[in-house]
Amino acid sequence: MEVVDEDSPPLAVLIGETSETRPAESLGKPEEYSRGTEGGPPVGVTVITGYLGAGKSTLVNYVLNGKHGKRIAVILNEFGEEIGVERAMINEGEGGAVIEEWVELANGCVCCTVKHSLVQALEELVQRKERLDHILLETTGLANPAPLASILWLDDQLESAVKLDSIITVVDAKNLRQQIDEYRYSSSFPEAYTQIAYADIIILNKVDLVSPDELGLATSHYVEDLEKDIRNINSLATVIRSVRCQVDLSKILECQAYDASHIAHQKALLEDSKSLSSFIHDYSIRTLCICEDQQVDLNKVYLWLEEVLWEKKSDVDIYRCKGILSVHDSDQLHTLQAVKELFEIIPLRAWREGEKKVSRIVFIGHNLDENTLRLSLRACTIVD
Ligand SMILES: Nc1nc2c(ncn2[C@@H]2O[C@H](COP(=O)(O)OP(=O)(O)OP(=O)(O)O)[C@@H](O)[C@H]2O)c(=O)[nH]1
Repeated sequence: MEVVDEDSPPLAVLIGETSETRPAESLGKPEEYSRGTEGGPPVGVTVITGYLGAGKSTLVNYVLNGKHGKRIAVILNEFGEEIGVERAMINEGEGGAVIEEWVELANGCVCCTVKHSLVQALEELVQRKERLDHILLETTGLANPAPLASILWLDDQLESAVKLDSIITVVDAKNLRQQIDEYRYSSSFPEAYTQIAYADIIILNKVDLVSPDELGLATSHYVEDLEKDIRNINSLATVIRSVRCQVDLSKILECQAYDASHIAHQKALLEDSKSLSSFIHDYSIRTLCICEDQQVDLNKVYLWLEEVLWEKKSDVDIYRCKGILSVHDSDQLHTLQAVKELFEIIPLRAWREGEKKVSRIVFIGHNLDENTLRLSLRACTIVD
């Protein structure tokens, strides 16, 4: 691995191949980042993912040219031959964002071969400058965001220089229907599904290109139907429609989607009436929600999560999980979240007066079986 010298901006970081994979572990033991010499709060990293041509670079351009006054660094991950092309296509902002550094990661997909260089590039970015407000990481169109989230999602208590702010997936409204229809009843699925499943924010882009389909649906209905399809895969993400990724920047930067307090505010976890699992289930990747009125034993929950997240029995693969827990012998509302094998449970705050003490967990994953998950959560409850 070679890294640029100290005095010049790291225009390129060349990466050697590594087959190393991160072992399954709880969030208590992530790779540590050292805090920059200037200290200060960690710099938020927004991962931008999306299928080929969906509009990722358009979004980066839009953010860089926005009037938010933030100093933004961009990390591009493209395969070798595209390097330089991507850079040329991105139009650095005028009077809006200040691009502090530009790092391109070559020779591999960021999700599998370059993660150690990514960590190093991030550390350098944060340490080299006094003030950097945000980092955008644009991934190659084929990237699966899961390993990235594992690298970037860090425990609040650690002295971290960077922090995953959110995963944004840009979706092409013109082509998504075809992808969904093609894979609806199939056991396989494209990267586009995985990217939707991991997203905290989904930008449904290119709505200007959507025309009424052969069935005569009005365009607005067509887009509504697309949104429903997206929500069937991932009911927790915020979906924003756009043309050329022109979105309200306050909705996509500084989201803190991985903070425990954010989870506790998610409507889906607090609403009693609506069950996410009432959606039509014709997808291999979907969202479901399970609830339990009895208090749970925290130790049992840890063991249970290790089993379901790490062992992947019966081809069940949980990508993302968020929940609130009512824990035995505690007056605290606990939040739970997981990204692939990593998970954390945090006591967030005291239960409020009149608040219904329940445990409610939303899973996004592949081959999820509601009954099995519900029964296994029930097995974590305290039996009198
Ligand atoms: N009509 C229309 N075109 C768009 C919109 N958003 C992006 N485009 C165009 O779509 C093409 C692809 O956009 P990019 O931003 O390069 O997409 P990308 O996801 O970065 O593409 P890759 O890096 O190749 O995966 C460009 O020609 C954009 O100008 C939109 O909302 N409407």
